[in-house]
Amino acid sequence: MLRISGPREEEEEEQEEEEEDCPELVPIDLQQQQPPPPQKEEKPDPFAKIPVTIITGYLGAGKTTLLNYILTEQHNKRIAVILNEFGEGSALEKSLAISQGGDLFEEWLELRNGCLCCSVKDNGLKAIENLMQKKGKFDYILLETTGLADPGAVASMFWVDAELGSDIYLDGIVSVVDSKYGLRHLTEEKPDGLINEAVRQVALADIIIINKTDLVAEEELIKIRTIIRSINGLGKILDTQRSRVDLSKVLDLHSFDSLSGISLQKKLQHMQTTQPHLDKSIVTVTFEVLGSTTEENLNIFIQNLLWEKTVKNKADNTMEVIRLKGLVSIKDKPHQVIVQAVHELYDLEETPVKWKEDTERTNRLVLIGRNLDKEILKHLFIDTVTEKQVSS
Ligand SMILES: Nc1nc2c(ncn2[C@@H]2O[C@H](COP(=O)(O)OP(=O)(O)OP(=O)(O)O)[C@@H](O)[C@H]2O)c(=O)[nH]1
Ligand SMILES: [Zn+2]
Repeated sequence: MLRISGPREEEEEEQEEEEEDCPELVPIDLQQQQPPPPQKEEKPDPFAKIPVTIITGYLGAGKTTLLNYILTEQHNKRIAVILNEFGEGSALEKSLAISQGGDLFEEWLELRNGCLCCSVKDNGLKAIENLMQKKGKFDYILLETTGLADPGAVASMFWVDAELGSDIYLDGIVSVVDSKYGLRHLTEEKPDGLINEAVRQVALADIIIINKTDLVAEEELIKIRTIIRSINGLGKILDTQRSRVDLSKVLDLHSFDSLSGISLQKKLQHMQTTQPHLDKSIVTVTFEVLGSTTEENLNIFIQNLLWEKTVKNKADNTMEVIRLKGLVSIKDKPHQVIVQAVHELYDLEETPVKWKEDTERTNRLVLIGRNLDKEILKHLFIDTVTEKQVSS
């Protein structure tokens, strides 16, 4: 998904001849979008190269929170944001992101081929360049990778592209780490000698943000800092809450400038970048159930899953949820509610978006984890909804 914030260019025709094998960026249908705040018009320098910052980090670490923070703080740059989500979850991702920061954006576009690091490497950039030709230049591009991505695969396409004389260059790689669960992610052993993706994300970073410091004591912070340092001896380490970071420390870093891509090449040589999604045991499940649930039933559904761990798949293995996102309808609440979980921590948040009187209410959930069975989860959710109508 690509979203662009900033002053609107004049309307341009939707259609343009497609290049073969090149993913196209297409607008997303926006139902809930608010009109954007007025912003001051600034003409970008047509010859300046456009910096790209890759934002990486494990599932639920705070990448989207960082994006939204940057977009809220930055008012003079025209920033394009690419959300490199993959799989079935993207429909919900859109509506969640819209609810969170919809009024900040002018335009939303989707990368049709889905995951950037899975699509042909340099064509991912071609899509951005094509878009810039259509819509005019941006001042900055932020690219959020999925929580399970190997950022090396995404970064390497910039190195390839640097040789091709692109308009875009990689400015830096920012990795967000969860204070509470980061240690677990970084020390987790993978079967068959697979490399832990959380470690790769930290290893490649120029800046490492230790986020959610409100959730841990100082001793735990020291532990996580030590392990991060042992993985990456050079990157700058920052502590944050809600990913609130001094923007001058994450943007315009020029991490790879002086050697025009060579240091990036060196960095990438240490990593094999062949497997974008390393852990095949982690799956994404998405479903939708019409109707409304009571808050109590919703809590029971979530707590059985995350706390009691009583929910099993057909092979009698406990379902392990690493990340949960949902847009749900709670009885007697006129507004849509977002549910977010990272491992066993979860919260419900009422959005400013009201359910429409004349349309049926619905619940959309995305779960990422191990041993997840869609049918079982969906049926459990149907049980929590008072009106038991189902849609697929
Ligand atoms: N307590 C606490 N929660 C936070 C903090 N930062 C973010 N969160 C919460 O953590 C959850 C995940 O945040 P996101 O920004 O969506 O994480 P993400 O890395 O984009 O997640 P994925 O894209 O699913 O991998 C949300 O519920 C946030 O509200 C923080 O500093 N403290
Ligand atoms: Zn995210």
